Amino acid sequence: MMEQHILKSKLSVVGKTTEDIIKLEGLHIWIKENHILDAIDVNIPKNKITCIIGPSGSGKSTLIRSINRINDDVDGITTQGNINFNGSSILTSDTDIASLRTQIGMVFQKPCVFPKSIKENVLFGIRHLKKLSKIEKLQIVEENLKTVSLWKEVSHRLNDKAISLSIGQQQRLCIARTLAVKPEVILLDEPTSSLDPLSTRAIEDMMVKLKEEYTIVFVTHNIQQAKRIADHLIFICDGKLIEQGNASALFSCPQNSQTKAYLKDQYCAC
Ligand SMILES: Nc1ncnc2c1ncn2[C@@H]1O[C@H](COP(=O)(O)OP(=O)(O)OP(=O)(O)O)[C@@H](O)[C@H]1O
Repeated sequence: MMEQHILKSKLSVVGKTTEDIIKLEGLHIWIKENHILDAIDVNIPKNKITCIIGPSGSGKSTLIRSINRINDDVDGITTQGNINFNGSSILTSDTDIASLRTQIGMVFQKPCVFPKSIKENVLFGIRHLKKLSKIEKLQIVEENLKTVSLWKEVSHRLNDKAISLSIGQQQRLCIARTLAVKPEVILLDEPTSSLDPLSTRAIEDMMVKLKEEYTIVFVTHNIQQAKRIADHLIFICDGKLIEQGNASALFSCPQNSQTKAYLKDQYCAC
């Protein structure tokens, strides 16, 4: 079977053997007649932060959104190739999309809180998955708000509307809501682009802690941010993979001239 020949490959990251939890193989995406991703082969190491960088319009969001099949909803999309998660293809017609999205959660560029209370926002995903007692609900709310360092700020106002929080707090709430479902992988598409530097650093620090338990895939425009947090780096340009590898090695010694130019000028000459 297709998925069985894709074995969990190993790659060496900073002297440690690391398992790839996700592999994209020859992934092509067209939206109507536009070829958006062209034969992308990348690996996502488990319990690491993978940053996807590249110029505007290069296909970063399309790539990250293919990993939990949110792209399926795009009008006129055609996908070819393979995406393996824990050794199984997720692009088959019998893939359980709801289950896939509980295992691979997503946080978007703009915080997307629901018009509900702070508490209900944390519980939004998990309450559809299992029946919870009142005590369990409170435990889940507290645990996940503590993980995103929001508990102290909101513990006295859990029934307030989530929209009353600052934008940075709302983004941390969205991350808490994603974590409450206990995914294995968290996809973040420019999660700090609308945040101030302090909130941005809070989220970066949180990601570095969270990678002990989760695999993190993070799209960013900000090269300095990728330098601060990435273990693994993927550089794409014009829908093509230009270079990927260990982040510190790639930052200090990029092999490809386009990567060198982009890292130097944040400008892609392709
Ligand atoms: N729903 C859509 N319909 C048509 N074209 C789309 C759609 N979504 C993305 N595209 C096109 O696909 C290409 C890649 O877009 P994508 O958003 O993946 O790039 P990106 O690297 O994330 O860009 P940015 O950094 O500006 O967010 C762009 O040319 C974009 O216009």
